[in-house]
Amino acid sequence: MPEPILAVSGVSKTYKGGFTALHDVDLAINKGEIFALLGPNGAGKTTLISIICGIVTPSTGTIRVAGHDAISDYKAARRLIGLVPQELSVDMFETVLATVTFSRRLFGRSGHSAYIEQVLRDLSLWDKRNARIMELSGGMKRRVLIAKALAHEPEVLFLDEPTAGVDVALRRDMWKLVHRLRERGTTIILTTHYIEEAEEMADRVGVINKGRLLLVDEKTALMQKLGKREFDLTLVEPLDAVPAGLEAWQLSLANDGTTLRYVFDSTREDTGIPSLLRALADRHIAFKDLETSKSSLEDIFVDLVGERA
Ligand SMILES: Nc1ncnc2c1ncn2[C@@H]1O[C@H](COP(=O)(O)OP(=O)(O)OP(=O)(O)O)[C@@H](O)[C@H]1O
Repeated sequence: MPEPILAVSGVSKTYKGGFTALHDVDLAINKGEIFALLGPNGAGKTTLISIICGIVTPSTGTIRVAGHDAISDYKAARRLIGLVPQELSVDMFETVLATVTFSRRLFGRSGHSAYIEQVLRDLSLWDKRNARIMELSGGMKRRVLIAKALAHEPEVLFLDEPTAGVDVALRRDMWKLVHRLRERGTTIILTTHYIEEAEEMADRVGVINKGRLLLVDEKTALMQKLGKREFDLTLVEPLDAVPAGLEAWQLSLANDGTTLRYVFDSTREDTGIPSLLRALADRHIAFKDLETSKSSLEDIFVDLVGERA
């Protein structure tokens, strides 16, 4: 096995006030993978990223980036990392090009104009290169943050909630960009609340809650575990009980008998829905509406930790 590009071991963080935001986290990220860290508000995602990027000091544990210790060999480790923060942290009066070039020089790299041009073109910012940041839309400002993080050609890119509060078009663009970066060999670690985002982008997913990394798994394996969906039929006539003969689907009634609910595994070829609809038709059970919903992150946490997040 090659050495992971990022190795986090035994990392805990207790903030000054005494609050422990991370408990003994171990995590190994392989070169070139896209890793999604999934967790609710306050789970410890930003704390973990901040520790890896040297912004916050861990209380215990070690971090190695491509073999460099992130504390004793901070400069070498940090040079390999690009961080796209959640919040805007740019000089509003600077132009896009100057801001991004400055970020590159901060890491001791020369002003390599062809590389920066490519980054700005990839992010659809080239036409705006001479605009001041204050003249850009919110979505464009987010793109500038990404361009800044990529300016010094990092090997590992951290995206902290890349699509929180952005519109669907920008979200899709971000996903495309992430895939393009991966094709070039960049390792990407993103934090998110959204299962869809992890589903769309990640090779592996880690679930974090209350400062503990609960599991790390291949996305496909995790999605199978998370693949439960609810199929709700709104009935024309309410029922007192689930009719006999429908036991195979393990149905339940909700909303005073007006909703017939079927929980199914969306990852299976045969979801059981067509046969259920036929069985209902045979029994003359009429419905006026139907709806399917994914299990929410909240449900997954209930499954994982046995309590509400
Ligand atoms: N500087 C700090 N001092 C004290 N507590 C902090 C500090 N920064 C974060 N915390 C606490 O640590 C916990 C984890 O916060 P963190 O920002 O890492 O969560 P997160 O998973 O990134 O959440 P979100 O999804 O809301 O961004 C929270 O309870 C937060 O209040």
